[in-house]
Amino acid sequence: MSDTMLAVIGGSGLYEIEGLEGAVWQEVSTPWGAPSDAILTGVLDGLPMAFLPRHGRGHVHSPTDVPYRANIDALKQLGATHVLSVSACGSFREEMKPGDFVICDQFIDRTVDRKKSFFSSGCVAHVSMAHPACRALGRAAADAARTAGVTVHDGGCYLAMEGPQFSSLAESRMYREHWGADVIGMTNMPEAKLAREAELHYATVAMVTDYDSWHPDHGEVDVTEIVRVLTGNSARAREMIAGMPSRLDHRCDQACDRALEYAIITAPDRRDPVLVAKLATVAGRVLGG
Ligand SMILES: CSC[C@H]1O[C@H](OP(=O)(O)O)[C@H](O)[C@@H]1O
Ligand SMILES: Nc1ncnc2[nH]cnc12
Repeated sequence: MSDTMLAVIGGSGLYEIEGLEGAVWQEVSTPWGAPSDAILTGVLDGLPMAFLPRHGRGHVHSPTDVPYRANIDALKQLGATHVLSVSACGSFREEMKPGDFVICDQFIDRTVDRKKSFFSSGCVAHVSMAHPACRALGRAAADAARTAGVTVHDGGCYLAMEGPQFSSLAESRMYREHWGADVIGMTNMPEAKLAREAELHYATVAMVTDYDSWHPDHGEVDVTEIVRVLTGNSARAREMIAGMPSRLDHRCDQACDRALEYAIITAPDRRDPVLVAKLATVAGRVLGG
């Protein structure tokens, strides 16, 4: 796959990766503002790679304020075709234990204070989010993580909450018992929606750090404990990433890279040229230019 570039968005506890040949931190500007940080680019086992720390090095951006649109635009500008999100999460399932990885295939978006689309009045688009994650990319990550010695759960529903506070006991029980969510975090929405609009293959590796607030045998969520689990996991997360280049030749059968094919509904002669210009990177394939 000669035109493949894998971008990794590193979440809490994963602010850089090692081992890229020709590694360089690149500043990228976008029509949506600045991304979370400079982006590390280089080559790993022959595969062009990009790495972006979602919260910035030093964890400066709160989940609400992460510049999600700029991040996705910047990664696509650099040539990314695939985006692997590596994220900390709480677990709603006894068997999804701290230290385990969950390859999420569904999302529930409970966020309320974020820009969720590149499109708006002047160029309206509606993409499908029925199957929000790229199965082929998820399978590759699952295989790489298992080889790194991680217990991996194939499939799971990620509930994205606004935060930054953790959930109340009542919310935690509702998500777990009535909504069917398996894990909870604060960042993968609207990231997955924006990756879909930008026609990128997107998959989430959710690293379980805690049992949120529902579990009778575990205390409240505690950032110190989350960081302790993440620190214990970071070598295996890095090993999983190192195992991705040899596994990325799985063919996607979901047409993630053609998500906009029939999505734009605004008539060509009614489109706002200013917005169309801003969309050049994410939607240039269908908008022209
Ligand atoms: C440090 S605990 C809460 C924080 O961690 C997760 O971030 P990410 O998804 O970027 O790993 C969670 O969503 C919260 O933002
Ligand atoms: N329990 C939790 N809720 C939301 N985000 C999290 N990130 C890690 N653990 C979390």
